Amino acid sequence: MIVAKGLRYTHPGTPAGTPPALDGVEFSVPPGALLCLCGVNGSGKSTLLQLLAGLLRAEGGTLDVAGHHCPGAEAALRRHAALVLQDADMQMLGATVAEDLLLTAPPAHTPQGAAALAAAREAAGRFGLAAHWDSPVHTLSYGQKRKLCLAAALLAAPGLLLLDEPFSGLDHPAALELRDILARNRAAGLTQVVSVHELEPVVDMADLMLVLDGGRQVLFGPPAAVLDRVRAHGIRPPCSWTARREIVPYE
Ligand SMILES: Nc1ncnc2c1ncn2[C@@H]1O[C@H](COP(=O)(O)OP(=O)(O)OP(=O)(O)O)[C@@H](O)[C@H]1O
Repeated sequence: MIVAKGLRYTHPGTPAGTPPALDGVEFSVPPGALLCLCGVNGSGKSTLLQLLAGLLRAEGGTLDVAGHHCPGAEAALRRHAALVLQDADMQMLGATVAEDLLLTAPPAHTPQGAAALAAAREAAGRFGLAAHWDSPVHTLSYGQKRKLCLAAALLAAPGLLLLDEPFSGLDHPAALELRDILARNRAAGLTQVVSVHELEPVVDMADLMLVLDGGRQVLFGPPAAVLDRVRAHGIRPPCSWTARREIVPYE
């Protein structure tokens, strides 16, 4: 369960007189739900994801994620949540796919290390990276790098998965694969927050939508309850909604 109350955050170095990056953000998400977070560039999506990941500490308000009360429990929240950044190059730390997937694994000669290696190999296979196991990460394609980051995040078995613009730059087959992964996570009961500019690839899977505009929360609720009002905040409603006020499956 995520419960945010009156969240406010200003990035260090923000010029005086500039509004906070986030202000008055207040929502709750039940366990296992998928929250679609949207807003135009600079609306505060990444800032909110960083608060939810425990990477930033709110300057106002409170955030409770699965019993981790913030401000205060950011370190525990960092262990609970996994954030997959928009820019995979900022996230990959291993020199090769194998190294990246085994960064936090116990030594290979221990039983735990052997189990971690098996899990990493299984994840590489599931994410279409088996053939790239020993490839240097810089040789991966854009989509493969993003899959590697997602695979590494899921290997940590997070209680909350945060994805920053996961669909941007993906071709159609890769977007379908990502949807499949989101659906499997959902079936497994994982709580997910997915930020997007374009609603189309995720809105049919979303339980809730949160729209930010200029750092303020302007809309929150089930998609059908908010889609009539998203255009005023720079978000294009799905075509099926514009045509028939319906949310249809993506494929
Ligand atoms: N590290 C930072 N230092 C100073 N200001 C920042 C920092 N990160 C973000 N901001 C500012 O905070 C505001 C919200 O930015 P944020 O990145 O959260 O928006 P966003 O909705 O994720 O944007 P985008 O869709 O472009 O990724 C913007 O005005 C941005 O300039």
